[in-house]
This record gives sequence, structure tokens and C-alpha cells, in this order.
Amino acid sequence: MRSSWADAVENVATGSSDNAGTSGGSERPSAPTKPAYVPPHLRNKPLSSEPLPPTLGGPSSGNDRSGYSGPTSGSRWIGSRPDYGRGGRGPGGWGGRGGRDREINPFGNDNVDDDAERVFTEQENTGINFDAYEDILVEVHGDDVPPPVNTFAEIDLGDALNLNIKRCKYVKPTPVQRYTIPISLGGRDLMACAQTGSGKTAAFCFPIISGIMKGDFSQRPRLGRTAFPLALIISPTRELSVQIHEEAKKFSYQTGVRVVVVYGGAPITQQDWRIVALHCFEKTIGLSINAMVIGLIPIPGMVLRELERGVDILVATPGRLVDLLERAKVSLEMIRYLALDEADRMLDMGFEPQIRKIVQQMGMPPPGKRQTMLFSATFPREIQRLASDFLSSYIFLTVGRVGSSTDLIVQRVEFVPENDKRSHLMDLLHAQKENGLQPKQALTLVFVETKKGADSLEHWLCMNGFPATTIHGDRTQQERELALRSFKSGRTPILVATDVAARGLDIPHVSHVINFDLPNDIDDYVHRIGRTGRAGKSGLATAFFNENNSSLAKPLADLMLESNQEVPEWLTRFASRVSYGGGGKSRRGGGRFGARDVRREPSFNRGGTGNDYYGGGGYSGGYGGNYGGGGYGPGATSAWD
Ligand SMILES: Nc1ncnc2c1ncn2[C@@H]1O[C@H](COP(=O)(O)OP(=O)(O)OP(=O)(O)O)[C@@H](O)[C@H]1O
Repeated sequence: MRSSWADAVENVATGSSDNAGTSGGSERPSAPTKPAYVPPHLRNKPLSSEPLPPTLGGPSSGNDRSGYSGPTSGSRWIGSRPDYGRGGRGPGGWGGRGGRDREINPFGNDNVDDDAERVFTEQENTGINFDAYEDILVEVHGDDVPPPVNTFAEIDLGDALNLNIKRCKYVKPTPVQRYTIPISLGGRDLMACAQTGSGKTAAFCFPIISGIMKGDFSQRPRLGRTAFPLALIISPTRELSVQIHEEAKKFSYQTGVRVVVVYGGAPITQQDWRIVALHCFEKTIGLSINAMVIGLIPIPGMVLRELERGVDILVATPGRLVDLLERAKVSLEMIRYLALDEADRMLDMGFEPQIRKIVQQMGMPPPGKRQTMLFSATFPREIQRLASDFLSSYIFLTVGRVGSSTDLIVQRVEFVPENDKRSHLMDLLHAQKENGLQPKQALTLVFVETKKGADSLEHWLCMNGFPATTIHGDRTQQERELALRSFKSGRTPILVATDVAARGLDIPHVSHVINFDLPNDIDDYVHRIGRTGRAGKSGLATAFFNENNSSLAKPLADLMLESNQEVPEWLTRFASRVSYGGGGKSRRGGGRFGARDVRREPSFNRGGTGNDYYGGGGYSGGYGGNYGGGGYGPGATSAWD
């Protein structure tokens, strides 16, 4: 068992599809050399002797144009819109109240234009295997659906945004982007369901940024210290909000569109510290990740000041947003775009009241007056019903899994009694170590059920020679972000996490996701394993299953079958013994894994507007041929819907 797993990890990390690897890893390796013990409270802390980075300050750091030597230095302060940089107030109020901001180049490369050109001429991309997209199944429902595009050039997103897309090395749109961007640019509401790691963030950011760049929002009020954003992006966790903010900042670089993030976990005045990571120009001069230095720069009151200076796109977690709305720091009156990332999570029992309050009771323009986009990899039907309250004449889109027969995520389920989990984990990690993979190339994410369990497992791993860190709800935001950075950098190549890290996080080089404790809900499983195998790359997911997970047996076996995975016989037996959904918390209500548009179900009633939606305006089947109405045909995997 161990040897085949180890081979799989190696294959995953090397990108090899040859599974007939060696069996050399079957022997338990010699004991690891233990590093010096570091008490938990000191782990992940930056060394006090480590230098703080020199010039990566926040907005108040002043004008250092002279330090910028790239070819676009002349326009560094100047957005693509004529009013930007001329003392006039752009949509977000750049240069409005608080003096001029310095826009940091998020691409970390001064020769951005050269680089962008090179990307276009060399057809380089970030590693997505676009051939795998050719036969992907796409289903679209709704009236007058705008046709999909094949290239970014076919869409008029605006020059500045197009340049940033090149800088990101995105050569062509992913399937979800091909469909959703024209739909959103056409002003339509959207509920989109696409596999994990398929580029949904850009799919909702591009139309928002482009719309703000091109729109005339000169009527935006200026009221004391209240911010009037034009777009609101809500996500369930702080880490995900931070990640979306980072992405949106990249996409909106030099467009004049201002993006601000607010999230909970500490008083707003303490959200204002920044982790600044010095990558020591890793790529340029080939230094290993050990050269990374992490420093903290506290910048008191920065977020509130940023809000006061004006914001076009506000990225927020729900709790913090409600707080700011109640304190009149933010008004939603001018919202033109609303995006809910991980929309099913945002509308499940935990968040629904807050989301309803934000969307329906705090002055936001109603559906039809704003454009609403809901995105997730999973969309249980009862959540779709709730969501339809927020939408107007929407288009429903599902984009199937990349590659219907090649499996990007190899899923394994192993029967491991509760008491054996730690030793089994140790075996897996030793086998992985045996393969000699560089830590940064083989990050391992271990999901556990409880916060205490996470701390205790992290401690135990560290004691046994496996540098690990942890993310869960009891850690401070600062600790969580440091842990994430430390994991991403490979300094601690094992991250033990609760479900807080299950959704949305885009961490390169996660080659293995281990469900040490399986979740109760199959959707959560889908999101968890989706932390690997992202953007067309392959990955491995191992689950420890025992009697405590009986209720998951059936949905798990079904999911694996639909994803063309090998289902162990014992799991099939378990599945047949346990009635589907019995005792489990499946929100799918016994349905198939594919998210179907609930409006197609006879029971769906939206006050008379529902049935006319299907007058033949939509596409069905996309590239993979038609499959009408009955869910997914054989071989058409839908694990990611
Ligand atoms: N057109 C593109 N070409 C190349 N890479 C892309 C493209 N669009 C997105 N990516 C990259 O794909 C990766 C995954 O994107 P993203 O995080 O948006 O996925 P997601 O669909 O939101 O996943 P999840 O469901 O887990 O939240 C990112 O690293 C992103 O930079």
C-alpha cells in the first residue's frame, strides 16, 4: 500500500502519468532525524533579527517613483482612464481625500510589459493543460445566453485589464471564464458552478473591473467618512478574502480601480498589519525558498483610512461587513456588482442570516438594479432555491470536471481505525519523504475535525520530525496568515487545518490532501480535495475512513465512481449497507452529484417566472455532446459540480 501511494505522490509531483513505478518505497524508512524542538507558541514566528523589507510600505509610504525603473514607470501612477492621476477623482477616489496613493506593482517584476509581450509571443501559460479542457461538459440554462468566447481578445475588457491578464500569463480563458465573462459583460445575473481550481476568481473579477473601468460613476456621493463601493465580493473566510483581494489587486493594477479588503478576527484597527514577504527574487536568481524572509509591518488604522480614501471593489467577510455597515463606514447604495464566492457556503445555515441582512436590508439596490454573480464548485439544490431570491432572470451554468477520463486528482480511501490514524499518517509521510521530493514541491494539507485535534496533531508531527503548522478558528488572524505563508513557502510543508482552509484557497504545489478526519458532508470533501489538482495540474487525495464515517460511504463511493476512481470493495459494501444520506448531513438531499438548475425541476416555483426560462435559449452539452435533462451521462464525471 505504502509503495503505491509513494509512487503516486512522486508521479503527482513530477507530473508523470506512469503508475508502474518502483516499489522501493515499501519498506519503512529509517527514523527521521529530529530537528530541535521549538515550542508551539514560537513556531512560525519571524526571527527578530530578520530585516524588515525596505520599501514595501502601505498607502502612506509616500511617493517613491524614482525607485521604479520599469518601462512603464511614467505611467505607474496613471490609470488607463483619463481622469486618473490628474488630480481628478476616479471611481474609487484615487487621489481624492487622502492625497495620492502609491500603487505597488503586484507582479514583482519591473519588466512587466516585456514579459507580457513574451507571454503572448511564446504562448506561455501558468501550467494549465488546456487540452484537458477540450471535452469538458458544459451546461447552460437561461434566456438569450450570450455565446462563449475562445480567447480574451474576443472580449472587450479594456486595455489596462488586458495587459494585466498578460502579466498574469493567462494565455486563454478557462472554460468557466469562456462562458461567464461574456454573460457578465452582457449584464446578466449568473449562478455558476465549476470545478475547484478552474479560475472562478478571475471569472467574476474581470467583468467587475472592466465594468467599473468603463462605467460613469461620477454621481457617486461623498458623505463624510462613508465609503460607497461599486462592487462587493463576499467570501466565507478571512484567508479567502485576502486571496481574492490579492488577485483583484493584480487584475486591477493601473486600471484606476481601487480594491480594499475587510475581514474579521481582530478589531478593524488591528487588521492593519501587513505581512510582507521578501522572496529574495527567488525566480530571478534561483535561490531556494529557504531564502525567504518574513517580516511584519504594523500600519495602524490603515484599513479604515483606505476605506475613507474611497473604494471601488470591496472584498469582505460577512461579519466584518455588517459591523462596518452598522457603523456607517460603508454604504451599499451604489453597489452595481455583487459576487458571492463559495455561494453555497455563504447561503447555508451559518451565514444565511448575515447575507440576507447585507443583501436585502442594508440599502443595496435590488436584483435587476445590480448585477449578481454566485460562484461555487458545489451547489446543493436547496441553496439554489435560497439564492434565487438574490437573482434576476439569471443564467445557470455548470462546467464539468477538467478531462472526463484523465483524473487530475487521484482519490484514495483507506480503512483506518480511529486509534491507528496517527501511525498511518506517519507511514504516509515517511513514504513521501523517502521519495525525496523537495518540500516546496510537495506540500501536504491534512484536514482534521476539531481545532484541538489540529493543535495536537501539529504538535505531534513536529515532535516526530515533520515540520507542520496549523490553521483553525481559534488561532489569531496573524497566526493564521503566518501559518499560511510558512506553508506556502515550504518552511513547514505540512499544514494541519480544519474546514476553515477547505474552500477557495489557491496554494501552488499542494500535491497531497489527507482527510485525516473525513467531513460529514460530501460537498465539504469535494472542496477539501480541491486544494490539490488545481488549474489543470494533478494531485493526490487520501481519506482515512472508518465506522464513524459510515454515512459518507455512499456519497463518497458515488463521487469516486463519477470521477473514474477506483472504489475499494469494502467501501462499496459499506455503501450498500448504509442508506444514502441516512444519518449523514448531505445537503444534496439524495440527489446526484451534479448541480442541476433547480428551475428545471417541476417542484420549483418562483412565482410564475420559472418555466419560461427554458425556451431553448441555452447551450447544453458544450463540447461533450448533448445530455438532455437527466443529469450526467456515463463517463461524464461531475464530481466538481
Ligand atoms: N485563464 C487562465 N490561465 C491560466 N491560469 C489561470 C487562468 N485563470 C485562472 N488561473 C489560475 O488558476 C488557479 C485557480 O484559480 P482560482 O483560485 O480562481 O480557482 P477557483 O475556481 O476559484 O477554485 P476554488 O473552487 O477552489 O475556489 C489560480 O492559480 C489562477 O491564477
